[in-house]
Amino acid sequence: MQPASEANQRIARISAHLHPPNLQMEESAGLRRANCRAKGAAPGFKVAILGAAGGIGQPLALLMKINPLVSVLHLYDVVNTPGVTADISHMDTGAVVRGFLGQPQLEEALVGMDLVIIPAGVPRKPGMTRDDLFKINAGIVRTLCEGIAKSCPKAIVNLISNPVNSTVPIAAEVFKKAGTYDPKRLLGVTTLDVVRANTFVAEVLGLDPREVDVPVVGGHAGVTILPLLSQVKPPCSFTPPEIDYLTSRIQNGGTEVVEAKAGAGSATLSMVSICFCEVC
Ligand SMILES: NC(=O)C1=CN([C@@H]2O[C@H](COP(=O)(O)OP(=O)(O)OC[C@H]3O[C@@H](n4cnc5c(N)ncnc54)[C@H](O)[C@@H]3O)[C@@H](O)[C@H]2O)C=CC1
Ligand SMILES: O=C([O-])CC(=O)C(=O)O
Repeated sequence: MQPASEANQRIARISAHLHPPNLQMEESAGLRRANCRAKGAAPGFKVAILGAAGGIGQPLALLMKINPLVSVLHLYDVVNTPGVTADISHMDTGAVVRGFLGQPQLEEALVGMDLVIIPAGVPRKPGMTRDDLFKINAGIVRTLCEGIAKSCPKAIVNLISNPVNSTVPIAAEVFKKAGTYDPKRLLGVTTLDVVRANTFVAEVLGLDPREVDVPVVGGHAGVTILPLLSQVKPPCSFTPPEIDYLTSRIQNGGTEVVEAKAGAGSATLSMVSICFCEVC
């Protein structure tokens, strides 16, 4: 039998390990992490993900941690960043990972960032349109963008939160008010429409999707998603029924996933797959 004091000490050690007092570099038994030599000062981009604990945020964090261009990765959310940060930070790739939890840590999460990716907010459930998310997500995006204007006004901002057709103009207004607006640095992420268009057109043509390039213009909701089927590479033609099928499937790709997930959220993995492209 162990003496009670020894058992209590072990429990305290395990508990401290599971619930570190601070998410960032903190002390362990003999060596303070702050004294470790790795400071994340290697050359590379400093990237923050806001909404990092969510369905999109987590696999996105994984891909950013793998990306050799990223030297520092800040993970911010209002819940669960301790666990996600601990998990991702154990990957043996170059980027130094730090976690930030809740509004009081937003500023610290953003200072010095080159790129801020925002998948924060609620996703759709079956029967909802992206516009139904406006009330909640507009406020979230506004607050986060106010933080960006203050702490990293030169950062490139990738907005994923829906409705993208509305959250991008909201971000633009916040930045205009703060005097930091640069249209070249504010991007709504709609590449998933291109990814879907390439996949569905390749299916119809019997080609490898990697060989197909479908330009998609417009916005990121229903009829505002405009696949340019006359401009597909390699050059090809479609019958009227194929055009109707492809246009409808591309425009409703998000709804297809929302309905298939049956209340468990919207596209996450196909969404994050765009980080294999040049967007993030
Ligand atoms: N642009 C696009 O192509 C796509 C956009 N989306 C949109 O992305 C958003 C996120 O989707 P999921 O990751 O699946 O949702 P999710 O619910 O799994 O994750 C959202 C995360 O945001 C966090 N969050 C909520 N309020 C926050 C705040 N004030 N500050 C920071 N974080 C906050 C939540 O705690 C959660 O961890 C949704 O609005 C969804 O509609 C989804 C798929 C594709
Ligand atoms: O449809 C949704 O709600 C999520 C989204 O934007 C997409 O999958 O394209």
